[in-house]
Amino acid sequence: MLIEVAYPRPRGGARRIAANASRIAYLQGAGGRYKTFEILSQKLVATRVRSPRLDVGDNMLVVEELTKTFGANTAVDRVTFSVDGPKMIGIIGRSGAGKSTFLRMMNRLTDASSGKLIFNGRNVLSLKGAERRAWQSDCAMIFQQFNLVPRMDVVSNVLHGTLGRQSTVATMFNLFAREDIHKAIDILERLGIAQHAAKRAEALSGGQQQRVAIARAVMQDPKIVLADEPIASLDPMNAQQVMQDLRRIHEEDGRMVIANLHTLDTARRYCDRIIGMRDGRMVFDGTPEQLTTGAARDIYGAGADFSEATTSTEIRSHDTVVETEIRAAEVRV
Ligand SMILES: Nc1ncnc2c1ncn2[C@@H]1O[C@H](COP(=O)(O)OP(=O)(O)OP(=O)(O)O)[C@@H](O)[C@H]1O
Repeated sequence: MLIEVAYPRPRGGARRIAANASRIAYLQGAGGRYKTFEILSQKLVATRVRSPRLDVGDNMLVVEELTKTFGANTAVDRVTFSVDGPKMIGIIGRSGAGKSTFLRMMNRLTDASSGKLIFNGRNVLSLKGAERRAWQSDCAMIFQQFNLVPRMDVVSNVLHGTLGRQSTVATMFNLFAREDIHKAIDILERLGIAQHAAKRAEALSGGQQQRVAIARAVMQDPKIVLADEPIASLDPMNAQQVMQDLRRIHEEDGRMVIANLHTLDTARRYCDRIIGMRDGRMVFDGTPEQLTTGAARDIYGAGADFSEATTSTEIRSHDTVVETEIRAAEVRV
């Protein structure tokens, strides 16, 4: 069944259709004057295709002496590590440790001063033009402030994940292939937010917007997802949901996820491996079990009164919080 809705839509009409639809296909009419919502049968929902899991051997990252200087300031100092296969990696460290600069060098938003970044045998730091853009598409970025287009609806925001491989004309007129539209809806369904498909991004909560940003990243079909403080602006409940989504796209699709995180418990809970940075240097590289309070104290350059409770996003009972604070106070005494 096809339903055409005038655009701009009449007082939430499209929203009502979206809310009632079992599944919505979303089409952009000529000149953007009409948007069409196609309500498909339950049968089609059941035959929805999952994106294929990437080949594990296809994800080998080697970072060699990677360095970035800003004048006299060395923001990232000879960082060296390798990752064999698609892991979920958390990068922790205090403000100014070089975490964002590292991620920005990875997807070539910032040029490195020296060093190598080799992915599947290719030094991505030397890529230029179309090859560089292709790498940026393989390496999706998620930001603390979501970076959605606020007045644009959710599906169009997700479809923007395809812009790297669209023609200029298609990009100018916001024209998207029908299969891409279906794929965008599939991704939203998979993340459990398809009911918001027709809403403007600005109408969603912070947590929902970040999940749309994750959907947009998945739309790019990247090998690596880089997340720069993805939960720093969210309350604990939404933070957990966003971390679960990142873990899912890592586990189910086989994508490597590298996330800058400001809370230790989140890094321990969701990551396979944790890298600690301090003053641009990599000072820790280990498993969640190896990240003891002592190790964390070294990474943060904190004294004996360092309390993990201050970096926690866990949803805990009042008693647990009080108990942790008492223990922290005992350490101080
Ligand atoms: N564009 C820039 N120009 C000059 N200095 C910069 C620039 N970007 C970052 N820096 C400096 O590089 C260092 C590392 O900054 P970066 O943002 O990477 O740290 P961070 O660990 O991500 O911190 P935060 O968690 O606060 O974002 C800091 O001293 C910062 O001032």
